[in-house]
Amino acid sequence: MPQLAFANGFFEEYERLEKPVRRGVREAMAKFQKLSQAELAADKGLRLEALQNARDRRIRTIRINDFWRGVVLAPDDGSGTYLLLKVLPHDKAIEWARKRVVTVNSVTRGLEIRNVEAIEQLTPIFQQAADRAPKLLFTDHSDAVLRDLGIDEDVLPAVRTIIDLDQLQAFSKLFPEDQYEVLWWLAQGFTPQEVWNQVVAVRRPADAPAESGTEDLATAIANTPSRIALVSGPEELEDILTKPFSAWRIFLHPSQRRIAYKPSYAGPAQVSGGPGTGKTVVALHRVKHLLSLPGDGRILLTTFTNALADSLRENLALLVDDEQALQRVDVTTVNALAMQVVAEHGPVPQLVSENDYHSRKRWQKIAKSLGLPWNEHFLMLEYRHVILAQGITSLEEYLRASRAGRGVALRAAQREQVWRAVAEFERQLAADGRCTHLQLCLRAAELLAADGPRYRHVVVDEAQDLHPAQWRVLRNAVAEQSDDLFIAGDPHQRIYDTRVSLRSLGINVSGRSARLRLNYRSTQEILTWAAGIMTGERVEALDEGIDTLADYRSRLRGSRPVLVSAGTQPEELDALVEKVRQWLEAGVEPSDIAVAARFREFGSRAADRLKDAGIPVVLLKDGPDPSAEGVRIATMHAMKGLEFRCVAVIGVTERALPLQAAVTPAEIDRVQHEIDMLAERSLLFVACTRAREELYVSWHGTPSPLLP
Ligand SMILES: Nc1ncnc2c1ncn2[C@@H]1O[C@H](COP(=O)(O)OP(=O)(O)OP(=O)(O)O)[C@@H](O)[C@H]1O
Repeated sequence: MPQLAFANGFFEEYERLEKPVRRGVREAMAKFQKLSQAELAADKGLRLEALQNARDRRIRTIRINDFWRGVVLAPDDGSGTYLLLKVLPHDKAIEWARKRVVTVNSVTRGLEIRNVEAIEQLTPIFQQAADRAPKLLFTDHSDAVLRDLGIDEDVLPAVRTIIDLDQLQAFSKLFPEDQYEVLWWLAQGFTPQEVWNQVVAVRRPADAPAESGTEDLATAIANTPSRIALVSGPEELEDILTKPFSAWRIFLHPSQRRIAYKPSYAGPAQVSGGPGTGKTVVALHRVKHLLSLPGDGRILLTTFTNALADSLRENLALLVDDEQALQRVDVTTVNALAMQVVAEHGPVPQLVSENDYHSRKRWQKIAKSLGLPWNEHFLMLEYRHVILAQGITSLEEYLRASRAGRGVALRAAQREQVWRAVAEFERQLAADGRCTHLQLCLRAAELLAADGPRYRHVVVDEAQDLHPAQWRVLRNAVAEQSDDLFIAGDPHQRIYDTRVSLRSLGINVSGRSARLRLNYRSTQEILTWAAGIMTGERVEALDEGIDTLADYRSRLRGSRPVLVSAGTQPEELDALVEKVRQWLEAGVEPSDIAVAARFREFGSRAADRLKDAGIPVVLLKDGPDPSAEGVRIATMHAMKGLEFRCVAVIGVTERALPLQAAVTPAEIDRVQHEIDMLAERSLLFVACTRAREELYVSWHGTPSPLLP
């Protein structure tokens, strides 16, 4: 029986097709699973036809209905796999099919499609400009180097006419895909060795025969999982053609696939990468892989907020069909897990935050009553970043504890004074029947240590903001063994005040750490501008060393971010209403637009103005149903992990960013001051990198000094 595969280009049109046409596609595809090759060729309804004057003689069209045709690559080497390339209206399908040639890349051994006719037509035109150009884009790379990276003899002449990145991008839909990606990374300034490692080696099968051109079509298709989905049976066919299509479910970049589907890691593993590089996608696929391993141990998939946990749960259900397997996965925040563990052993005290207004007041009173020389801010920091971070429970432990990374030294006598304040703070909370979230985490970690681990695997997303007390919960929730912890995070997106050494918590990812570089979300214009917010900052990696955005790129292009300076707040909101209206008029769904503000109050004001202008709004803090109509309004903190087609970041003023109240004064703790300032910068960076297509940033009065 023949096999069936779909190229990614097919889905671009399929999603837009009317229902009856889709039905036609499903019926046609079902025949490829039922009929033999001879029966397919003879089928009257399908009309599997060769084309006259086709550049690739294996290309066929099939009939979907009177107006629509599919374009199929038919195997001519006995390998039996048919590849559906496109579905288009009749004439367009014929034209598309005639110009295409499908080949096997000499080094990646993947299947590539090129528009051979357009390349031939464009090359002489570009050549004229190239003859006059002072320098060509690939002058520094010899033919031999390019050939070693898989550029073939038919593409090479065109490559030698390219002057700049824009011209290269004119070939983006025309060149064979792997070859285009090689050229694109070279054009971004990466060395041939780096490109080999990032683009070629990750694709090339380990067992590829030395000589290229020896594999059959089915093997080349199997070598191309980043662009071709091979269908294993009728159920999978139904799944692909009936569920809403999301590329991330099927087509992982080879660098993503290599991380997510590595058979096993000997211990904790980590994936990092800038915003939108697919860390969450990789974490979800890792869960899918872990579910496929022998054994029936439970899996914890965890993240920072309830909203993100909800979205992980929904997406995991899209990725994993098997209900029974899904039952093995708990998707929850670390705090919720801690609460559950503590609740299993007795009543849970009422939870408070250790750095909110009431706690600050409490610290203030304690400092005063004990006559301490430190203010509430200092005590709160010491409690959070030394005592809770290290799980210290006695004065003796505190006297011995390392305070590395704190900006102010404390002698033994001073530590005794601080400890008195801490003991009093905890005594008062306990007397009120309360405890802080982090105290609860430490309690849960202790209980887990006593009860023993309850998960076989733990997968963590948005790991950069977890506090050491939360890490202790995770460390104790899973035994130290292979594939225990899989951690996804981006140090550039740390928006809270914690900094963690994973190693000191018994989580050693060395040798099991990978970075993603390609952004799938935002345009390069948005990235370049947003990366400017972080330029010059030293950002510590999750494990050790320094994290960088230097090699972080997007292949998407679009318009530059729009920056609007208003004189007054009402004028700023008028401009916002105008912008949102433009987006809506351009056909953007309200739910694909988000407005982010530093302060909840300014967000509410923006929401009121939009409502007054007749534009529906939804507050993200209300946890709206994803289908609820309305422009999303959120604080910048709540934008973590989300994405929208259009994003307006408003109120980016000197007063809001950095926000004085959120930054430890340098005279209290210089080191913490720097950490907090960086968190403010990251907050703006996070808000801006949520935009897929358009970013709009506005302020009134003096703009924030954090703007690039
Ligand atoms: N292989 C892929 N194919 C298509 N789309 C992808 C792929 N990988 C990621 N994406 C898309 O890119 C966007 C960003 O992915 P994701 O949220 O996983 O990134 P992230 O690194 O976790 O981002 P952030 O750190 O900013 O939260 C999503 O829309 C996702 O569907």
